[in-house]
Amino acid sequence: MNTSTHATYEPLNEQTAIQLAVKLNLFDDSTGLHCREIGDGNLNLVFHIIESATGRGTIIKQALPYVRVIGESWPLTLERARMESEALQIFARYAPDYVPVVHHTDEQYAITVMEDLSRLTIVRTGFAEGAVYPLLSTHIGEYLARTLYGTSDFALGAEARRELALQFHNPELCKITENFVFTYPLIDDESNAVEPGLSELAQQLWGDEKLLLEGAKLKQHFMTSAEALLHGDLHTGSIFASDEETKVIDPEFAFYGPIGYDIGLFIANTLLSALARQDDTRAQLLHHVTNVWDVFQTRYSELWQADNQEYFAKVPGYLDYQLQHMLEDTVGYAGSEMMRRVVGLAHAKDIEAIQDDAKRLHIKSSAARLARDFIVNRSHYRSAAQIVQALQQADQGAEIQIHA
Ligand SMILES: Nc1ncnc2c1ncn2[C@@H]1O[C@H](COP(=O)(O)OP(=O)(O)O)[C@@H](O)[C@H]1O
Ligand SMILES: CSC[C@H]1O[C@H](OP(=O)(O)O)[C@H](O)[C@@H]1O
Repeated sequence: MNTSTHATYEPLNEQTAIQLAVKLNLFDDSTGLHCREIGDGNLNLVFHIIESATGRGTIIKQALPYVRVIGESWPLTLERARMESEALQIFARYAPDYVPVVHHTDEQYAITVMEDLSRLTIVRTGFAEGAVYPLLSTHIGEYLARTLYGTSDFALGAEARRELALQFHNPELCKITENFVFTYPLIDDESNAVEPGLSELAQQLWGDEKLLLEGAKLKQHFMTSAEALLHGDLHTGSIFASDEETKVIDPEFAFYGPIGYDIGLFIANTLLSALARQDDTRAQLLHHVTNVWDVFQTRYSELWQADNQEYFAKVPGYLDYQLQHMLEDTVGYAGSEMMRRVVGLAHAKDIEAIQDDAKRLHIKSSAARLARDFIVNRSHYRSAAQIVQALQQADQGAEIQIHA
């Protein structure tokens, strides 16, 4: 639905967002409507409008022509609003329980009007406050299997998959990932934020030729493989949850890429939160790491067997080959994401919140050593249980030894 309410783009404010909501018939009139800009991400504005009489709310998300947290000195395409809105609607075809409903989009104005999820909590915030979300990994595993299998060659056939991929070139957002996830954290780039107690380790990593070679291969695979329509930025800040419900938001980085990238990002950010935990709930976060892979693998295999366009789908060993390839990518991309959350620009909130310097530095250096092993030795990993085993070895200061 595109009502083209405005001829030219202009950024909304809390008053004009209310006017727009009324114009779009989301509410009868502006009486009793309250609006707050609640954006806390790096890129966009998010307006939360509530009708005080009913408590009914709606969300208007708007892209700015630049990166929100930096300002006009870092211009960024408004097209990201279309990417997000179209990706949400495509993912809703495959996994409607796990994405917000899109009520309206306007490309000109770079807005997406969507379901208000404020009854839920952003998982990154909840994890930092000690929450566990018992169903999170079952839901995310299901979401990943359905969206990633559903948009793959195997489900759609090559022709339809290529058609869909044309909608999601997304070069500017992919470039952010290529730079800030893959390149800058592995070199001494000025954008990196390395705390002083970690600079020796960072220098070692930047001079580690094996790490650079394997990091380069992962980046090239990210840039060239077109296995499925990815969310593209599936960290725990892109997931809303409660004990019963899970919703994935913010797919503005959506593009056709390697399946393991989405799974790896969820695992990396969950591992970082687990490392930040000192109490016995850590085990529950680690369970999410094994469970998300197990649910993904089981559901992906069922979907593969039930409906597959590929002539060779039933060749013995082919599905197992695909699963092992996706696991290796998952482990490698979990490594790239963890590395950038320790030495890159954007860090993990729960680790940064640790006041005790020695504890924080121990966690960050364990995370960096773990990330290195994931990147360099990803082909050694045969199960998600080994990912957890590696975390335990790193946390104990032991050598990380995972044997294929
Ligand atoms: N559908 C929604 N319902 C309620 N709050 C939302 C919704 N979408 C986003 N938000 C709030 O806005 C914040 C920023 O949204 P996000 O999509 O992550 O923005 P960005 O693209 O800038 O990263 C979220 O952390 C959340 O607090
Ligand atoms: C300044 S871009 C860095 C970073 O921002 C995006 O995160 P978010 O979704 O929290 O806004 C994305 O992860 C980019 O890599």
